[in-house]
Amino acid sequence: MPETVTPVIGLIGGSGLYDIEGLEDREWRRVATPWGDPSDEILFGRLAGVPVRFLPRHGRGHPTPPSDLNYRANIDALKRAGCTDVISLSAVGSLREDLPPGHFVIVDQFIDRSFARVKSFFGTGCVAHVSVAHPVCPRIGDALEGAARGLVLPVTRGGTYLVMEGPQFSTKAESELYRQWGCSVIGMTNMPEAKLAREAELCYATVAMVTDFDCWHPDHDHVTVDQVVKVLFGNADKAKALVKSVVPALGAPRGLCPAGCDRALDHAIITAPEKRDPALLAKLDAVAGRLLRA
Ligand SMILES: CSC[C@H]1O[C@H](OP(=O)(O)O)[C@H](O)[C@@H]1O
Ligand SMILES: Nc1ncnc2[nH]cnc12
Repeated sequence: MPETVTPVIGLIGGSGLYDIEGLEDREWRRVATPWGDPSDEILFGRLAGVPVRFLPRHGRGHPTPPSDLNYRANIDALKRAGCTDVISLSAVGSLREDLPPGHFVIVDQFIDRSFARVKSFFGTGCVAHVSVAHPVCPRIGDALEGAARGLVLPVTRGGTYLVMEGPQFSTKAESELYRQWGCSVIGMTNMPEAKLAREAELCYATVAMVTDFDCWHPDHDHVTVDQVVKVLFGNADKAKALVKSVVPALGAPRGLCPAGCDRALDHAIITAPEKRDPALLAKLDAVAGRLLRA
């Protein structure tokens, strides 16, 4: 019998997005994880009857910078909260003339230049190697594109998001290098988030909301936080309309993910059962319980 999935939609709100108004049965709840504390409580609720879980990535009031985020706790908490699908809503700088502030990019690739973050749930005592060749779930990408086009939002499907460590913005030489690499947008947070979502067998996609031209554009000022936040607050209505439209589109009961995101661990764990560390296996209960319990 084919498996039926009842979707629960996770939303990770980036800079400037610390709440989702209009949810039915709203309740902020603390979700404990074996990896430590997530950035904040998770807002549980429903949109058009579809269960939604919202996590402000940097916490309400933005106390936590990109390098100090507990990415493992955030993803584990969303998994524990029942999420099947996760949408990242992120502020980004543009590396292309045709992606001006206000534009939304449904990215399909990442270049991970972050270097000071824990990037895996696995490790000594349970080694796993998942594929992130295609790090974004195309099924969620399709739904996001359909919703954005239906709302006539300025949107581009596809593009590469360069993940820098930060917290400082890029030098001009770096910005120009990333442009030469063919990247579309730049931000500081979507890795290792996307890799961890894949390890946790969550379908994951990103809406990259352009707030600035970074520092390469001769006719635009270099990016500042004020500018990012100002543009993002201006974009917030678009982001909220997109969420209202995409959640019902993703919410209907469905089969397994055609791209296999929800079975990413099927051929990934290499450590022999007798060599596995029970303490690590216990921490992996939410992320990999599907396989480890079997
Ligand atoms: C406030 S500008 C820099 C900040 O904004 C982006 O965060 P997020 O992806 O959570 O929206 C960027 O990655 C930086 O963390
Ligand atoms: N130019 C930029 N660089 C890195 N992260 C960003 N977030 C928003 N704009 C950014």
